[in-house]
Amino acid sequence: MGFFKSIKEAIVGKSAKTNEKYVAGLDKSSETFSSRMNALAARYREIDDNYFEELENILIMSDVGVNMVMTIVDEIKKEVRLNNIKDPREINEIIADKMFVIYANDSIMTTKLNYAKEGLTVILMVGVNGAGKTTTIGKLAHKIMEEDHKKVMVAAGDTFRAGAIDQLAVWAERLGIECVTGKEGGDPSSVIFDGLKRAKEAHADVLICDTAGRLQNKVGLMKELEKMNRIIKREVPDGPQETLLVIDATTGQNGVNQAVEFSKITDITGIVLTKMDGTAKGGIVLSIKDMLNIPVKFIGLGEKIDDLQEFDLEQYIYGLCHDLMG
Ligand SMILES: Nc1nc2c(ncn2[C@@H]2O[C@H](COP(=O)(O)OP(=O)(O)OP(=O)(O)O)[C@@H](O)[C@H]2O)c(=O)[nH]1
Repeated sequence: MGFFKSIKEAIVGKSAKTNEKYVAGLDKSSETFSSRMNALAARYREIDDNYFEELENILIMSDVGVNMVMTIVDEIKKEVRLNNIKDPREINEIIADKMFVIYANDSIMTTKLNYAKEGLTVILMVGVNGAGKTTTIGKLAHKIMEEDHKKVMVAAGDTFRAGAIDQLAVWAERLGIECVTGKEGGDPSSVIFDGLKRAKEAHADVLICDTAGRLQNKVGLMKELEKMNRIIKREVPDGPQETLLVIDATTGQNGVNQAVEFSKITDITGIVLTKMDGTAKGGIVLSIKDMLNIPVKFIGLGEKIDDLQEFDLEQYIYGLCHDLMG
């Protein structure tokens, strides 16, 4: 069976609402990618070296990341040679297939949150300011409550960014959950400590902790995260069960570089890629796989509360490439 046919069949078997969200959220990326690919196919009667060079550029412009582009293009070249393919129009299916296979290969694909076997689960949210951490905490809390039926609380550990505490408190009110806060400019770790204490007292299942994206410098940030981790471990020995790094997809390769830096200062268990609907360069997922090999657990496909979706490789590839499928 051809790859396009198999991916279409896989999509049909999934939630129609989620399929719609993926297609709508990846619309900008898909339109840009497809129109470039179709224009390329129209310019070349036969596949040659120049064709591959242009193909590389299209993938790089989609934020796929240079190493990953080389791997994909090498694989496509092999396939072209092996099957003696001349017509560029035949290549679209191979590209989508290779993106899928290369991402899936050796990847940790789990998107399930790692909950504590018993007692409190602690989720630490990290990432630079403006990545969408606060909004993501609101959306994630909603998701955990709706889908996993857990009692959730939040702790406003970003005491550095003006407004972050209020913003989280507004989300908590909207969701009808408790938000533990401290003073703006106060000690973030003490907010986390209070949050852990309150969550235990209130028998919450999950505590989601906001953290500051920017302290004075990298060492300061590292020390603060170390301190938070120490406090969490003292109260919840297996915690934090998740440290989710929030990356803004519209920042492209900068965002990927930030992620690499973050992964050096603290252990990241999963990535949340926000604002995928706001970028025309949806290839960033592949770049993250290449640079970090940390699972993308959730992607933000819009501003609505239910627009945070579990990352699904089939729906992602379909969302990005469906206009190529004809
Ligand atoms: N379109 C779209 N907008 C998003 C998404 N995620 C977050 N946003 C928006 O991005 C903006 C910034 O998000 P916030 O959560 O406020 O992030 P921030 O307060 O700037 O900074 P941090 O909380 O430190 O990350 C808000 O307007 C959000 O609505 C998404 O997936 N899609």
